[in-house]
Amino acid sequence: MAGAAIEFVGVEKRYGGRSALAGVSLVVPAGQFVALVGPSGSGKTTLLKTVNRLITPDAGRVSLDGRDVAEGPAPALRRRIGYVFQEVGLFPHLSVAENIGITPRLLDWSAERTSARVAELLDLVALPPAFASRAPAELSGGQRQRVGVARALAAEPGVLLMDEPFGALDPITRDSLGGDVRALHDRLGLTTVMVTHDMAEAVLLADRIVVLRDGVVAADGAPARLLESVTDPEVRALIETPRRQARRLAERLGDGA
Ligand SMILES: Nc1ncnc2c1ncn2[C@@H]1O[C@H](COP(=O)(O)OP(=O)(O)OP(=O)(O)O)[C@@H](O)[C@H]1O
Repeated sequence: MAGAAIEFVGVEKRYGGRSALAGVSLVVPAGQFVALVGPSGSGKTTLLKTVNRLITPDAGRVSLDGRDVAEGPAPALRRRIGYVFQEVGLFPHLSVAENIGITPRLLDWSAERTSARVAELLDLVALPPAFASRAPAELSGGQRQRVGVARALAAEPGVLLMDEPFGALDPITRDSLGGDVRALHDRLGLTTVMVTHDMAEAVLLADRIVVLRDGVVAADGAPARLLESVTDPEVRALIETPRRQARRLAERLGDGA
């Protein structure tokens, strides 16, 4: 399935007296890879979870391909949306193949179709076929995260939501998995929204970066043009982090190193 457009219109969410989202409006065209960045507590996870209805806004609307996500049963909506988060959440007592096959089984796919899909997905996330029978505890963190991505894509969703998917991984695994996920996004024509703390990761992977701060959009644009409309010094400092790091690295490593 091709990606689906996501639209947020005036989305608000309050917890007690505190506003987690204070009126977010964004249109994510089908096929775009968006990174959602911002300080801790700025509302990134809350916004992401309004798409698959894990959180219901107090005001405003979220729609997928023009249809309000509040319409119809939540399980049907969630089958159209892959969801990957930092802790992966694999079932420890199920094998890798059974974990990946959870949604196909819920959809009553035949055993043959499910096992063919599992094999295809293992290949897609670059895990050897023999991993199918392993338990999650027998995998590294990066391998478990690959299984998490395979599981999220099992029912061919058009949308992939990722919440700090690489946060717990070492830098080399993080880099290679990030590149692989971006390649999958392109190959499958997905619409992807990824929450990350890492501005450099956002610059490297995303078509567009949206910066949230105190529950509102503080900056929004292609990585190279993100600074253009931003005057707030703290938001500018956040956006400039990768440039500062690159300059410091170049200084410490010496030119041409
Ligand atoms: N279930 C909840 N009950 C009360 N407050 C909540 C709840 N979930 C989130 N919040 C608050 O809402 C605000 C936004 O939280 P959210 O998790 O969306 O931020 P975030 O940008 O994803 O943060 P982080 O980068 O630390 O994960 C925070 O102030 C948080 O404390």
